[in-house]
Amino acid sequence: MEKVFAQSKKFFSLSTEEKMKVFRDKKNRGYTPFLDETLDPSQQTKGDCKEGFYIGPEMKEEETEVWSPKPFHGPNQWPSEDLLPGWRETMEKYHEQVLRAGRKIIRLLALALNLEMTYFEKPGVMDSPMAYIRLLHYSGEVSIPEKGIYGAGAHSDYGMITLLATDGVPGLQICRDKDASPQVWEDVQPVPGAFVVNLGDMLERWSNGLFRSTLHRVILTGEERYSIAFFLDPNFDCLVECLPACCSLSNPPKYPPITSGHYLIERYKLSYKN
Ligand SMILES: O=C(O)CCC(=O)C(=O)O
Ligand SMILES: [Fe+2]
Repeated sequence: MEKVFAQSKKFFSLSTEEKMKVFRDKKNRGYTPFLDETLDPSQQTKGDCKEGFYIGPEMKEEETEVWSPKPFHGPNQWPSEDLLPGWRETMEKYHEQVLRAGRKIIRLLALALNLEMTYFEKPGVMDSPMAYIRLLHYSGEVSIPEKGIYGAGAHSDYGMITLLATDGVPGLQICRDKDASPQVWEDVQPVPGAFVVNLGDMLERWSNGLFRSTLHRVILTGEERYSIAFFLDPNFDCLVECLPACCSLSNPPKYPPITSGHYLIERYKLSYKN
């Protein structure tokens, strides 16, 4: 984990010109500059005070034909090996390891929903997940919520689960009851060596609200901050619809079925300028 953070810092300390060479492409891989994303347009007066870098599953040669027309599926972008030796190798290794950890948590979620342990690993469900690392770097400015300035605006993650590693600098807050008014925000204390696991909106939809996605935001205190999110989401074509065990005549499905890919596209459209 230390190595991943060290490499992440090295990337973000490159010149803007270098970083823009790997600007986020149409498959959503690569660099996202400061203010590029606005996670809570209803409250924010400017974009999130963070820059980021997306890394997803690498497209294998033999899959090119099948995957390449699909949004989110494609090869990664990498900074040059001369500039950042070992960077790609570190990130690929981390992707493999964090995906393994994520799969274990998903098994536990299946058991908690009284499903067979491997329910979500079945073909067409999450056997070929959209699994993205996102390196993040927050600026050293101070967030002013009254003025709509946030490190990351309030949001819940879009997919199944997120495994979030932070560098120990505070800033992450959660709201336990997203329907409360006014909302109550609590600091999440960094725990060395541990991930914060956020439940996402697709899990909420699948479980008909039994599992609630976690509303969270980042409030900056003037100290630079680094974090690394890993978003683990169902296959692009997986239809996310209320699980039979989570609904009944008296508790009908609260959300219409939607494919994972289309849901993600809609959510990204709302938070990115292009
Ligand atoms: O940096 C953090 O602690 C939170 C990041 C986050 O919420 C996200 O990228 O979705
Ligand atoms: Fe998030």
